[in-house]
Amino acid sequence: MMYRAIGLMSGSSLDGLDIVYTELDNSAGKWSYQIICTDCIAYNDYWYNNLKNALHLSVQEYSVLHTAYGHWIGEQANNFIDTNNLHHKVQIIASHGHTVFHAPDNNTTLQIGDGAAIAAVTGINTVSDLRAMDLALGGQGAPIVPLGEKMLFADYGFCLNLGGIANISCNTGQSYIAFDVCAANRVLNMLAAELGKPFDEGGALAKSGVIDTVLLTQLNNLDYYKQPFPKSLDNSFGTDTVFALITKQQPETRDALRTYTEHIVQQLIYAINQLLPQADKTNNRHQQLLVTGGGAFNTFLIDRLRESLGVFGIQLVVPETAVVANKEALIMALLGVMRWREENTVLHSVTGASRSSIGGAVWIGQEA
Ligand SMILES: Nc1ncnc2c1ncn2[C@@H]1O[C@H](COP(=O)(O)OP(=O)(O)OP(=O)(O)O)[C@@H](O)[C@H]1O
Ligand SMILES: CC(=O)N[C@H]1[C@@H]2OC[C@@H](O2)[C@@H](O)[C@@H]1O[C@H](C)C(=O)O
Repeated sequence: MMYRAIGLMSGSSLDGLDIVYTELDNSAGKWSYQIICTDCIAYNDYWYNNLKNALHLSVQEYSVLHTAYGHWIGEQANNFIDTNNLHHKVQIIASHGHTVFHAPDNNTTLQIGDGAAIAAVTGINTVSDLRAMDLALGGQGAPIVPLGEKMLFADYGFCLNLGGIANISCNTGQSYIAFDVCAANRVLNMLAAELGKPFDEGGALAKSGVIDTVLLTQLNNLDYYKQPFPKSLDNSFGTDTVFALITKQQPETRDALRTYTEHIVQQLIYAINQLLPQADKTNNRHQQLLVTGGGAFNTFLIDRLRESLGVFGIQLVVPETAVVANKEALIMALLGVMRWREENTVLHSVTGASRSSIGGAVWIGQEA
């Protein structure tokens, strides 16, 4: 059976809304995908500031923004459908929304962007709130992408996404284990902003700095890294805890970028060390690590990571750009399809929930 789906993802870097139209096929007994077209709608100042500050709104203001942002997402989906001639093709939309608050210790998470509004604006059945059921079952509600990695990227022993937050998954053969490793691009971007840049192109600024060993040790000593997985991060870890620590030390910005890049690499190696004993060693897939997310374009970070992975005999694979930039949105589309089929969307082996679950609210877009 072939499913034609749109996946919509607003990641923690707040760079924009990623849109993917994909054709997902399970007729050969396993899932395969084709990415037909993609877009990233960059946030203007209005959406950037509103989404960034949404946590501090009153309940009334939040509710208005939730609806308005849902309508805006629906309009972006309609424009995308127009531009790419997808009329009467798209069967389902899955929208992650934008994470405003994530507190798994209190069994709660909050993604803004009303799924009902998206269904109303597009007239297409829409799945939203993909994390809620897992949290209700005592899980972290994140990462949820590993189910898609199991369906679409099982040839890789490890999948790493270098987004605003870096997260890694490991194929154990039977199932998946995964967790958020550390804040990544969001912190690098905050540092690059000190030099008037949206991000550190290719990691060139970081490359020109020197490592501040005192700061590096302080970063590596943060409590989160000592916690066992399952575990996941709220954005505030990067913006408040990590950034506050860096600011206190007052390094020169290039040195801070260099130090933080090294910190990301060291935490990724530490994470791989933790996961490796459970990795599936058949077919040598534990020696293949797929890297996606905007950080895969940071050549300095990738070079440092590749060097460090050499010790483990692990090969770092950067796939085609469409996958690097859109894997999360692609997998949201798949999760929407799985929800529609009433099949699991979240793996409890990853999140620690009492069971795997069929997550997501379904909003019927068509008239009865
Ligand atoms: N050429 C480049 N050089 C360096 N960094 C880059 C480059 N291109 C993109 N990036 C980084 O990638 C970021 C975007 O990454 P991405 O879209 O994967 O994050 P996200 O999806 O918002 O995050 P998350 O996966 O945590 O939700 C940019 O903000 C920038 O920091
Ligand atoms: C709560 C939340 O939105 N978490 C995001 C965030 O961004 C990256 C990382 O932290 C990951 O755990 C998750 O997103 C991806 C899509 C996931 O759930 O797999």
